[in-house]
Formats: sequence, structure tokens, C-alpha cells
Amino acid sequence: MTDRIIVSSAIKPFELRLPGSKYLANRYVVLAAISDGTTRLSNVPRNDDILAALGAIQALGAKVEWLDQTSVEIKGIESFELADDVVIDCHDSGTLARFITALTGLFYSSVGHQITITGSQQMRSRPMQESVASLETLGVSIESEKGFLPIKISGPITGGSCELDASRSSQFLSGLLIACLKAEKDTLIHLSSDAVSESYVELTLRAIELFGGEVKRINCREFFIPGQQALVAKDIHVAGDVVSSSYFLAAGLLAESSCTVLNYHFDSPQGESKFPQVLERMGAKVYLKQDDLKVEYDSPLQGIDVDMGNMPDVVPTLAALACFAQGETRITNIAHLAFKESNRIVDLCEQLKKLGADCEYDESSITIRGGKQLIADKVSSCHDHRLAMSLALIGIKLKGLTIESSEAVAKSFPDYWQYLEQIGMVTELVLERVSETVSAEH
Ligand SMILES: O=C(O)C1=C[C@@H](OP(=O)(O)O)[C@@H](O)[C@H](O)C1
Ligand SMILES: C=C(OP(=O)(O)O)C(=O)O
Repeated sequence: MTDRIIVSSAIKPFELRLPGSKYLANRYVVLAAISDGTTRLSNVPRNDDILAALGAIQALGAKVEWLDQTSVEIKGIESFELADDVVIDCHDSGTLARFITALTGLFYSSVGHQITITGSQQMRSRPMQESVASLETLGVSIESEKGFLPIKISGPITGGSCELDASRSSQFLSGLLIACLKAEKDTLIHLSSDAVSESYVELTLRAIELFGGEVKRINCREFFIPGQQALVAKDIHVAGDVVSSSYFLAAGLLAESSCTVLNYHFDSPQGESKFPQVLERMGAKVYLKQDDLKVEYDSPLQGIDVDMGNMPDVVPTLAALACFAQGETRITNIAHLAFKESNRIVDLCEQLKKLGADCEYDESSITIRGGKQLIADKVSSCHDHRLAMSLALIGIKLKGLTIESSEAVAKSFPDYWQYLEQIGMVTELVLERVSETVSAEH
């Protein structure tokens, strides 16, 4: 556990290019694993989630080779017949857990080999029941304790039709859409209610299309997936991560300066790619310059009422900004944030309150009244990378703020603190705590 203190901040107008999108990389990695031939991915974010995803497909028989720091070659899996027992560790990645659980449903064994899927303690308490139930309907055998990881799984996915509940996470649907491309027969998925984070389903459908796969979206609740499809390996440059961009756009505004993100992924279907429009509503000036995005401070930010159902991962970024906006910010339609790495409604607000923020919440919304004088104190990331990165932004206005468990950023953005340094923030590890831990261990 490492505490990090925000020592100082002197942010001038800056520009930067962000690492590749973990959202796209997660999809490309699993699709490459079930494609014929060798996929080459460049601009791959080398974070804990993506390293775990590459480890997972490797355990299933894909060949993975790094060509340089950010380029990787993936040769697809040749046989879905298990030659041995396999254990897959998803670490903290919800996306991987849901995608790989569906994918491993394709594997079978005539001699009783099984795949065990596990994850960190945090991941073992996040929902998996929906994936388990729909896979069982499609012919897969699963052993688990009430549907949580670790689970033992043996396929194959025969296909047919299934109901799926995607009201807590769209990842259950995305995983199933990908895996069923290779099912023995055609599959019809019927959603029992609308999917949350719906834009991520579109992200998945686009990625499937890129690899030559076909899914027919009959209507917003029904998907038809022809079985036994042959996917084609691709060469892909992974576009920049729109959620990682949000921290720097917010940093520029808090510093009353400007941020230019080079090669911003404007045409991404991911909801969070529209975060600049939210900032514009708060009073920021937003410019599109060919492939680049510039967000500039103009006048004090204003609180807004905003439905963030399709932008779940930038809610903590918005909450940090809202603390310094004039008036009230109401963030609605976010009940599914309770099932992230932390409970991003309760945990986020409780940390903000520690600093004296005027913040309240219920099961599907957060309200923050900005402009309250905050006190530099210790807040915890609750081992949630997005809380660590967003809470650190408050340090731009509040020197001496300390983030406990700051190492959580490794999940999606291991170089985050170095990036902050590049734009003019000085942060330091609080060594006392590290030595306390060491002496406590001896
Ligand atoms: O499919 C994906 O890549 C993701 C979907 C979203 O999750 P939910 O659908 O659970 O909201 C998002 O919050 C998560 O970070 C990544
Ligand atoms: C929720 C997230 O990821 P996952 O669900 O894949 O753990 C995230 O990156 O904010």
C-alpha cells in the first residue's frame, strides 16, 4: 500500500498523447484469440488489466509475443479441446472476468479437464451470476459458490437461446456476443431488461465487425449470432483511451489553463468520448483541431444536471470537478456504479466528504454542491484506480492532499503519476507508511 501526497502544482497550457485504450485492447485481445492467423496490435496499453488479458488467452493456447514496449502479436487458439486443467487469474479486471468466462465456455474435454477462473479478492466479490446463468442455458457446466469467482467451467457452448440480465453490467452481454461467434450452433440472446452502459455494446459490435464477425441486432433487446464463424486476424493500431484523457482535461480546467489531447478518438462509440461536451456545458471552451481536442478554462465552472448512464467511468472525474463548480451538480442514472472496483457512489462520496465536500447520494445518483472550502486530508482510493486518479486532481487546488493506496492506478494507467509530473504536478510517495508496513511485516 503506497500513500502519495500532492506536493505542488504549476500547470501551464499543455498537450499530450495518451496510451492506447484498454477498452479496445480488451476486445481486440479476446477476438484475436479466436481468430484464424496472427493479429498485430500496436499502441497497446501495458497496464495490469491488459497484461492479465494476455496471460489469460495464453493459458488457453493463444501465442502472445511482444514486439516492442507497446506492440504485441497474437496467434489465435488452434484447438478448443483442453489438453490439461487450466487456471486463469483475472486480477481486478471485470471486463476480463466477464469476457473470458464466456470464452472459456467454448472449451471441452472428453477426459474431465476443467478451466478455473479466479481473480483478486475485489474481483471475487463483483457480480458474475448473470454470465453463469446464461452460459448454463447455452450448455456449459459451471461450478461456483453462488455464482462468484472462482468458478470451474467446462463447455462447449452449444448455442440455442438464452435470457440475459445486463442491468448491472453490459460486460455480460459483450462477453457472450464474442464467445457465441464460435458456438456450435446459432445463438439468440434476449435481454430481460435494457443493458446499462449501452455504448459499450456498440464498442463490442464494432470490434467484432473489424475481425469479420457477424451479429444481427434484431432490436435493442435481441441479438442473433450465427455459430461457427471464422474470424480473420487483423493489424490494428489501438486508438487513445478516452477515459484516461478525462483526468487531463479536468486538470487543465482546475488549473484554469488548457489541455490538448493529441489524436483524440472522436469517432469512438464509447459514451465517455462525449465527456468534452459535458465540460462544455459546465462552461469550458472546447475546440476540435483536426485530430486533436483542446479544452480550455474560460470562466468558473457551473454545476449541471447530467445523466451519466453511458459514461460510467468518468463519473469520478466529474465529481472531482463538481467540488469546484459554482452551484449544484446532479449526476443521475448511475446505479450500476455500485458494482465497479469500489462502490463508486458510496465510496467516492465518502472520500469527498472527508475533505469537507458538500455531497450526498442515493442508490442511483450523486449530488455535489460546489464551492465549499475543502481541507487537505488523507483520502483512500479504496483500491479503485479511477478514485485514485480523480481524487488526485483535487490536489491541484488543495496542496498536501494524500491518496492512500495510490498504487491502484496500475490497473489502467501505471504511468499516471509520471504523466501528472510532466504537466507540472509534483507528487511524492509517503515513505513513512511504506517503512511502517515493512516493519510490521518483520
Ligand atoms: O465493456 C467494457 O469494456 C466496460 C464496460 C463498462 O462496465 P459496465 O457495463 O459494467 O458498466 C465500464 O464501466 C467498464 O470499465 C468497461
Ligand atoms: C470498471 C472498470 O473496469 P472493469 O469493470 O473492467 O474492472 C474501469 O476501468 O473503470
